[in-house]
Amino acid sequence: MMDQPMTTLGPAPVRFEPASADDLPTSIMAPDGAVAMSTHKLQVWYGDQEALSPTTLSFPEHQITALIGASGSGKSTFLRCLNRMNDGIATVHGEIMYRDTDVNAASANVYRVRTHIGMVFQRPNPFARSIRDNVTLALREHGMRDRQLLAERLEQSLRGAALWDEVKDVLDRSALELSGGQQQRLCIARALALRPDVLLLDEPASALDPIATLQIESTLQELRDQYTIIIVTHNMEQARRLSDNTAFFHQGHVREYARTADLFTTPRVGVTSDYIEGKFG
Ligand SMILES: Nc1ncnc2c1ncn2[C@@H]1O[C@H](COP(=O)(O)OP(=O)(O)OP(=O)(O)O)[C@@H](O)[C@H]1O
Repeated sequence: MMDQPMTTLGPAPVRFEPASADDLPTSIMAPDGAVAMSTHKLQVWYGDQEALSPTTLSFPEHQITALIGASGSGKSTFLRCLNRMNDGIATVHGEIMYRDTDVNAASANVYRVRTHIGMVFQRPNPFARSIRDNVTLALREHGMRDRQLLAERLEQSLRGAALWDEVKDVLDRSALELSGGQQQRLCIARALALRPDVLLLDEPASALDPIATLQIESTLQELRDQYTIIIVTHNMEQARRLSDNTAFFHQGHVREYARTADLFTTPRVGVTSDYIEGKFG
């Protein structure tokens, strides 16, 4: 894992307080109590339109957390804040704690934040370059020159994304010749190359067929031991199959946050129950 400091400020404490509107748990702990990331009263506006009400959530280390909810409920807005992808687009207030550092602080080094907290988007977006370049470009930009090290990191990242066996003999072929599912796994490999701690995925399988979707899911299952994964999905079966925890977003609020098995079998809030029963969304 990369260990450079992200900010010149001293560490800020992680604090957990009840969400403003709900008395529901906002903190789910890993068995050893480790939390990879948390937000504290994270609030977002597009212009004068509030898209996310103050949201306090914590994400246990080495678990998969799904963010579900109807279209426009604020899931992507929340996710994109976690590695500062909303900079210049939205006004974001509140704390985003990662390793005792508030990555939402003005002093945080955004470039470095994104090496620790990687992102994979809805549509596969490989560069129009070779498979090799897609994975190694950012490493070279970070100053890695040693060919042997680059080759090792390339293989590790492609193995991590469960793509190595399919591409190891065609590494210099254009990434655009890969299937959609392979391109998305390449994008995961590209994110893994920087050795992040946290992987954010915004509906990574929504553009893929069912087989490619299952491959992405099994890849994420394999990655769970080493990474903390936060995934936005519209696919409730996917959330059930894949995730340890689920947060349900509704009209810019997190209305329920629970272990996935509990949320889907015994939701505590009526609107969650209506959503998972398909009554809206
Ligand atoms: N760049 C933007 N500019 C203005 N408003 C935006 C922008 N992005 C999102 N919004 C608005 O913020 C609200 C939350 O949108 P967001 O995309 O976070 O929802 P979502 O739950 O991820 O929806 P979907 O599942 O359709 O992606 C919506 O009302 C949306 O129209």
